[in-house]
Amino acid sequence: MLTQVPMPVHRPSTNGAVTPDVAMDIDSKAASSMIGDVGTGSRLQRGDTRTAVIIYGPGQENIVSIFADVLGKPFRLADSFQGVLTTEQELVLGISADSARISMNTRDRKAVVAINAHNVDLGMPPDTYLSAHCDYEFLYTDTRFSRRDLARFIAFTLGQISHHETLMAKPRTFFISTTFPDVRAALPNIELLTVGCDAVELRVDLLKEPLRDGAFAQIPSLSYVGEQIMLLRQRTELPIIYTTRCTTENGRFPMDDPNLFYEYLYRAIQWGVEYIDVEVWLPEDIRRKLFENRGNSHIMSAFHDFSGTFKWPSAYAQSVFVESCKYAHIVKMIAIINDHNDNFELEYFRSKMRAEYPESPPFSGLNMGETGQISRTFNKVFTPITHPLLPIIAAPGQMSAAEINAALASLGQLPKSSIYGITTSSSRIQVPHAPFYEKCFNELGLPHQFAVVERQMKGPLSVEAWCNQRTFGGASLNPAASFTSLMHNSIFFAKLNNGTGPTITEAVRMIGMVDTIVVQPKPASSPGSAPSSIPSSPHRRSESLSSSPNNAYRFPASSSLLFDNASWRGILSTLTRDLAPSAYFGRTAVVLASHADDAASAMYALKALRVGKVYTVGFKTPLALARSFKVEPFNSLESLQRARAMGDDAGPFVLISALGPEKSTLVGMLVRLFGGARGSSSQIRKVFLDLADGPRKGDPGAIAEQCGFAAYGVDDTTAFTTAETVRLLVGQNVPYSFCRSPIFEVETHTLEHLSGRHMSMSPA
Ligand SMILES: O=C1C[C@@](O)(C(=O)O)C[C@@H](O)[C@@H]1O
Repeated sequence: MLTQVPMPVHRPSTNGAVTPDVAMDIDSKAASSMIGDVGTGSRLQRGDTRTAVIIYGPGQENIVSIFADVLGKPFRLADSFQGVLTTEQELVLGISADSARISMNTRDRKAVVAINAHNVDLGMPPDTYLSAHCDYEFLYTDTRFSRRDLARFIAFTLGQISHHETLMAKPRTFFISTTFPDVRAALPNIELLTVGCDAVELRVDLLKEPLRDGAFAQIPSLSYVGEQIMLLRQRTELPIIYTTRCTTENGRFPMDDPNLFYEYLYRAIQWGVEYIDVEVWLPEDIRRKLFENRGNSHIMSAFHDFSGTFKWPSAYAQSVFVESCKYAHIVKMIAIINDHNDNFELEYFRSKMRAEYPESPPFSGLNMGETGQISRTFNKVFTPITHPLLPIIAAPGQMSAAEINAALASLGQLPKSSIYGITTSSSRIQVPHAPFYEKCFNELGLPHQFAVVERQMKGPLSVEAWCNQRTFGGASLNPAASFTSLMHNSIFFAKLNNGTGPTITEAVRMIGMVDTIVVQPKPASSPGSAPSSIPSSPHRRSESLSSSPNNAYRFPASSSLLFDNASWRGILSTLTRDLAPSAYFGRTAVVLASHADDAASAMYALKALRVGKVYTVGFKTPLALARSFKVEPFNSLESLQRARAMGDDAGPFVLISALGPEKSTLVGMLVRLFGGARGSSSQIRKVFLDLADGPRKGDPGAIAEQCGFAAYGVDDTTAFTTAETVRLLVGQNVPYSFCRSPIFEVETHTLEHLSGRHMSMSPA
């Protein structure tokens, strides 16, 4: 029988070949300065600082330069692993597969991380020796999707990003259990399928690999699975959960050889899959080995009981929990139940485990079948969901995100609220987009309403008036408002939190600009939380957006507000879409803006990326941000020439313009100037981001591309910012591509125009 065990000690992660103490050399200074959330909300770290050696196939040298580009480093081809030292770190090295096969085992694992890059178009599987002995394996195709996949793969495997902590801090997380025999069938609908999801599960055991004779393989080969993972990852930015569910737990993976599980699961670690589902029945040495060799992947321990006799209050249930904790970052326990009461027993189990094992990993506990469905609304950690577009549900009783949210709404757990896009008369054609939000709410089964409204400085149409409503559910401000202007003369904001004012994030403190207002429960510890107006009640929160003014409808005293800034995250995500965060580390940037407020979000994003120096043009850097890096204003032609003459290390690597479209000629000139900079090598591709919105003369982005920059525009940052805003306002994840889809761009403008969506209504 299972016995009481200590909770796992989370040591530095390694993967196979790497010795524990050097494995993921996470710089402690870096770890403590993790401030950024990238993309789906992952944190930035310095990560593994060993030299990346890319093993390339015949005629595939090009992949080495792409790795180097993603890492923002130059590259060199080498003959062998022998003699590769830590001093090479500033280079990416390439070694041909033939040479690597000979010298692989001689590599100094403290100095080198070996990545086997295999072009799937050349045939599968990759060289089996190299697959087995490399640290990581990157499978790619010659498509445009590969680059983004590579950026994510390398940032994750080198320990620069991690989604886990951010996901676990979310009040609720969902993952979709895809049940396709071939993920290709999911790809056309991947955006819709993943709205509201925090991760995507690939049920490896449900994949059906076609054989030449028309039959299907009993279990899909690693080669088939690798390709499926690659295809999925090329099309979603969400973390992947890799599951080989066994036959007695409603899966198809055979149980006679536990080593087969090790082989498949360890390979997923090498592929850089974020979450690895490890069943708790597997022999302990296999679970331990996987945990020790997990690289940067997180382990989800899984237990399913289909006997129909499982009891949550039993000693057995507790012992399973304790055993699961040994080698896991998340513990999942799921059982078939017969009695509705078992749902309440599960809730008791959940709180008992939290109380008795406070250090235990987050717990995902569910009951299966129709009787257990309510537990899927109670569970908050990685609740598995299905979608009407999936061929089958992955487990009895599974619900979609919309069904779960609808159930929560009917239980009073998700009160209907009014969410606003607060704009100004001068920014009518910009975001936010009411039909887009409505589409999100529909897809997600959220009861909220969204309206675009205009703000005025004071009076009944001021930001505070829109917020001071009983049904207020949050707002996106476009353009952003300065924190000082919002607080100026606002009795409502000043009185929040018993007179301490709204909570502000570090981003707002540094940037000074607020673009998102989030409703939060008032912290329990706040003194004197007696309501000063009628408290929020689920039944009372159902009035429509056009409720008439009435004091009784004022903002509930049990709630509070958080002022946040989503734009800087939009900028950060854009800058790291095709590049690893480390590409920016210690580098130099140029920021152009006509006012510090316009530049601040970009400056904060550069701080998160730990850029070393910023040249500024057209504004004075606020003191709070100026302390983050060296700042030098370009105030003369000489200073500009000096910067231009620098070599790769010190010369500008990234240019961000927050100037308006009317200044595009000037921006184009500067881009040209730095594009052809004297000291720069042709191997390092620089980055240009143009935040200007609206019609302009000349296109600095096109000029930048001609000059060899990777160029991004405001559409990219807007899509990422919108995804971030939805996440902040309603706690749900929407894919970047969903925010960039034509519906978002075309339909919204048309509909806004046709329906006069820019309402001139007044707050209740
Ligand atoms: O572990 C789980 C949970 C699940 O079994 C469910 O009950 O929803 C569905 C599986 O795909 C997943 O791996």
